[in-house]
Amino acid sequence: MNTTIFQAEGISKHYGNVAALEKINMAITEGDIYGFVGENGSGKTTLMKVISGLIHPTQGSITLMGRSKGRELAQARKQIGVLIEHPALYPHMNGEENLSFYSRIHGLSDAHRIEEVLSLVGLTDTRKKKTSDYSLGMKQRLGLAVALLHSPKFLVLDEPMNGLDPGGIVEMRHVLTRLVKEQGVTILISSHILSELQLIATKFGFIHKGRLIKEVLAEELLQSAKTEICIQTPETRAAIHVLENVLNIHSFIRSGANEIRVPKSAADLEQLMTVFIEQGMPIEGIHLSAASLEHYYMDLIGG
Ligand SMILES: Nc1ncnc2c1ncn2[C@@H]1O[C@H](COP(=O)(O)OP(=O)(O)OP(=O)(O)O)[C@@H](O)[C@H]1O
Repeated sequence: MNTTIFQAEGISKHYGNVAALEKINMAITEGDIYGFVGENGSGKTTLMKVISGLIHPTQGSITLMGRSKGRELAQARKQIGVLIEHPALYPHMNGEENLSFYSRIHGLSDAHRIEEVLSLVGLTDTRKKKTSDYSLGMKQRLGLAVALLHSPKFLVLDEPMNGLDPGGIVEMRHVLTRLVKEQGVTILISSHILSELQLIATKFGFIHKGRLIKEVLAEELLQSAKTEICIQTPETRAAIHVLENVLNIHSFIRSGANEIRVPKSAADLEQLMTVFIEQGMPIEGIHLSAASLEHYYMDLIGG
């Protein structure tokens, strides 16, 4: 049986009248990449702060690697790597010096580990550059390197793709999946880039107004009956115009520069093709595909 790395039981966090978290129960199993999905202000960061001990819950308890009490819980927290909001880096130091600094804080003496984490996040070549000259994406990657220094078993990552360019996002995806496969790390990750989250997560938790409203396994999402019609066209604006004004379909998303996805429940594939042909739309491809995380989420919270 898989080991539970993290468990929340009835976690609430209130700030005055604001219920940032309301009775959260959830479990993360060893080897999971748990994708945490929710709109701005839904409570993702707050739960991550509770896990890492930055704030205390108003109610409820957490268990980390089987430990839930006082000193034992504090010990278990030493096996977590955290990247929440912007990483705290010293701008006048270069990447390597920042890592040496955090290495000393963790009481680590293995200089080799600094080389390892630099290589893992792809910053070996820029390690001598001052971090004030780093791009946002490089800072995020260095923040991840700091979080990895002490070889944590559990990574808590709040929007790690923030500020990364498309290449950086792909690289981050590879780093994270490698960490899970090769080093057995378990990950809790939040991101607003749902298409990216869908590519890596093994399980999703949806949080809305402080409540965990749904958990679903990646394979359940794939098997979900909610298929979509995926339309590829170089003329997305014109296609959107046809969808809205000719077909009266409004529940679609643009899932790429040349791609639009329409829930199958909102349209008929044959009718769509007929109308697009009638309107002279240049359609490069049209097919059915599994529900996107974005649509699944929109359905859950009611649009
Ligand atoms: N220190 C605080 N004092 C008062 N309210 C707070 C505090 N921290 C968070 N909140 C409130 O708690 C709620 C949850 O915030 P949280 O930052 O956890 O959301 P989030 O899901 O991480 O959002 P985002 O995607 O924007 O990062 C919000 O209403 C926020 O305004």
